Amino acid sequence: MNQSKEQRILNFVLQNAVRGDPCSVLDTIDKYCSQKEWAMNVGNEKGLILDKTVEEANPSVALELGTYCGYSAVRIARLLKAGAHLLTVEFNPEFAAIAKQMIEFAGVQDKVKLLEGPSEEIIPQLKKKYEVDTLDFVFLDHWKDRYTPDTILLQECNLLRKGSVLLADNVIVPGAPEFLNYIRNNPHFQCTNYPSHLEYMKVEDAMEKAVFLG
Ligand SMILES: Oc1cc(-c2ccc(F)cc2)cc2cccnc12
Ligand SMILES: [Mg+2]
Repeated sequence: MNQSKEQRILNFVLQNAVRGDPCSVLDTIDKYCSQKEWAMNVGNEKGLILDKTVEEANPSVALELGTYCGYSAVRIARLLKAGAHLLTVEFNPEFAAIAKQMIEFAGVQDKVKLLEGPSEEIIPQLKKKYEVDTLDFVFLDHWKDRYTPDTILLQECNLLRKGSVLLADNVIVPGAPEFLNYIRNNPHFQCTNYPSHLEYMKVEDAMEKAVFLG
């Protein structure tokens, strides 16, 4: 059975990156996906915006929606302080299996909990099943039509607190116009747009930060 692109990315990392070195894993994925096969990792340009947002938030508990191969989970986890952790949600079982191996190879498995399933099912379980009180940081990088309903669900489940930081990828490409309209017209959020480019391409994209005001 011929390999998936995601399996080829993982194999390239296992053969070329340094085990236990998150930066080498990120650089190796970026090398493969810029030179050999495009893939929907957040990439290094938008990754730097993600880094700065995570460092500023300095979260104890972070949530990622859309794990894919684990690139941004590794990116976020490498910045977390001692005792902090990332919960990352992936719907696709093949992607989840790849991400699990990527996260372990990078050596950040003690900071990351990979939850397999649809975000709309997992978000309501975070408090009781995953012992979350509130989320300090949320990275939205899954299917764009889920950004708004999942943001509403986070509020309904009382998972946001005054100062919780949301960061959304791809608000230009593939685009999340309905989410931008929702979040920018919502008095409970303070929004900032970060123009950038689609990963590994000269195509314009952007990230949107939204701080919950309580
Ligand atoms: O960063 C992303 C990029 C794309 C994407 C796919 C095909 C294109 F032609 C352009 C962009 C899809 C994503 C889906 C989920 C999370 N992130 C994505
Ligand atoms: Mg993305």
